[in-house]
Amino acid sequence: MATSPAALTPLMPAIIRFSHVTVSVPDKTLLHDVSFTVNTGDKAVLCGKSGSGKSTVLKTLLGLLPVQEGVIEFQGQPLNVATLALIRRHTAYIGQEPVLGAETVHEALLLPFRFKAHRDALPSPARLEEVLARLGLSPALLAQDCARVSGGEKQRLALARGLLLGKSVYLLDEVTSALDEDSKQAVFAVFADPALTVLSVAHDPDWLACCTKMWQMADGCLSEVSHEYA
Ligand SMILES: Nc1ncnc2c1ncn2[C@@H]1O[C@H](COP(=O)(O)OP(=O)(O)OP(=O)(O)O)[C@@H](O)[C@H]1O
Repeated sequence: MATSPAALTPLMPAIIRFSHVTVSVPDKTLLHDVSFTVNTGDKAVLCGKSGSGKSTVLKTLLGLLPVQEGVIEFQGQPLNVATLALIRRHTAYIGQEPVLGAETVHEALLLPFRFKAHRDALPSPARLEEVLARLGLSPALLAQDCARVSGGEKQRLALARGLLLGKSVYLLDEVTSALDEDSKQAVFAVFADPALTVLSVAHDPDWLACCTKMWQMADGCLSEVSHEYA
């Protein structure tokens, strides 16, 4: 008996769901009736012109902007104070200029492990070097002053911190735009892991080609772009 393709597709749980979300600030609507779903393991990307609302989607999910209408869910839970704690626990947000928050790179990578929640998971020196190597970063960087680290390196160090913390959901804002080809390939290889879910903002055609779901933003509105990149 023939089996339909839908029957062969495992049901992937939704991690992030926006349903008819509208976000406004005084005198301006930033997002208008935005709906989309990101499932476990998706590599999703928002593209569109500068100022179209892509970063606003990520900021809204992080609770940084007020939702006027619609519902946002994370792992099936509507966005509220408790869900924001859940989002922070599972999610790494890597902006265009991440703040490393320490003097040296070594201190910056270990910073979260000074807090009670992660104290038991302190990574070994070998683990630190392994994660850096996966992202195409030299172990010599560990001794470097954070003030002297480039923008692209800062983003990969923020990614390294997410991986060390075992984060499974990554909100990425233009993480490959400042990278050379080898560094980009290293980042793509990390996110090929089906256990990692990605919602990203990007203009880089190489990144778009690696994503499995793509939405176009224009003036705060979102529409799906179908493609056959996978
Ligand atoms: N808190 C805010 N108050 C007022 N306007 C805002 C606020 N946040 C964002 N905007 C405006 O909303 C629009 C969308 O901004 P957003 O940063 O989401 O754009 P983007 O698509 O990510 O652009 P880029 O590709 O340049 O980063 C811009 O016009 C921006 O100035």
